[in-house]
Amino acid sequence: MVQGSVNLNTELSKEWLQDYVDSWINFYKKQTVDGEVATYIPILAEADQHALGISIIGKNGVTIKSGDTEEKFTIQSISKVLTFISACMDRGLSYVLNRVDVEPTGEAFNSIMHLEMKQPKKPFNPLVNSGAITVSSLLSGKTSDQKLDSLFVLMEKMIGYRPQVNVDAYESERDTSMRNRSIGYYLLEGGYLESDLGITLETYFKQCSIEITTSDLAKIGLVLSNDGRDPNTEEEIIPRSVARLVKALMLTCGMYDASGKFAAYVGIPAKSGVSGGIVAVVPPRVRDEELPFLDGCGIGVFGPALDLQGNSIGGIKLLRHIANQWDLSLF
Ligand SMILES: NC(=O)CC[C@H](N)C(=O)O
Repeated sequence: MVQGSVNLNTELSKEWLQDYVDSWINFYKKQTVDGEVATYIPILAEADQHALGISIIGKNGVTIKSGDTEEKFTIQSISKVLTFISACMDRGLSYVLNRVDVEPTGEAFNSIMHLEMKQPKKPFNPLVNSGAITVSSLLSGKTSDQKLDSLFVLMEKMIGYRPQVNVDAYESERDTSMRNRSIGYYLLEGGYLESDLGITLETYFKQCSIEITTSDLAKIGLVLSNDGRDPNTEEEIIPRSVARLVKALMLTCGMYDASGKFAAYVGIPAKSGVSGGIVAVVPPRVRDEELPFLDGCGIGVFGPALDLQGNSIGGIKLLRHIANQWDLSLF
């Protein structure tokens, strides 16, 4: 059984929190058998279905790591949050929002349906593939590597080092992704792409193949929790208006067509990817009781076994449990 309810008034020590998180990881690791690793990008099928890890980094510097936290994995759809930020910083919010909306779709992340059925065919939001591919075309630079440069600069400020593209993952997606190519042609027809389609898709496949760890995701979450400022120096990394919009998008659209349930049962902004990563943002909260991470924290999860919506099955359950125990919900 998972360890029982936490006595929230107990003095909070790191060891105490660590023990709880370890027991929750052990419990939810067993439930990874109920999910399946993604196979439509062939290299993702090689992931360990039973892996589950979490990193939590607080504004106060307290760090809890448990389970499979040393593994590097590809960022996949979580990159959509970062390219959107980067494009907004480069071009200005209104320029980007003229080309991509901020509405949830209720459809799968790679759906073509709304591009075909709605007028105008403007992509619904930057966290589904159609919106993200549009955003990739807005990044400044002529080649995909130039376009990714501003993304890397942003990521370096958030995670403390310049990450790298996993070339095997990039090639695996590039050589199989017929659906994203189809989405690209729809966008081209609608006049939403600002760069050549080939360069745009190359940029998108490369950004999805950037390698990260759960700690990197937790650091990204922490910067967003701190309204876009560096948690140590308080220097602005992302303008507050952009950070605010991104968190609203994560809450309403970040977990694919399970975003409503995630908002209802977990209640914090988050974004997942098909490699099994999730970044979650816990803003500072005001509570009477003594609770963990009241000043806010970032959470990074890795668990490649996915549920039917394509979210990490163990990761979602783990986050739901932690959110309940620590009263993390915004609502
Ligand atoms: N949901 C995801 O993580 C999807 C990203 C993946 N690279 C794709 O485009 O299909």
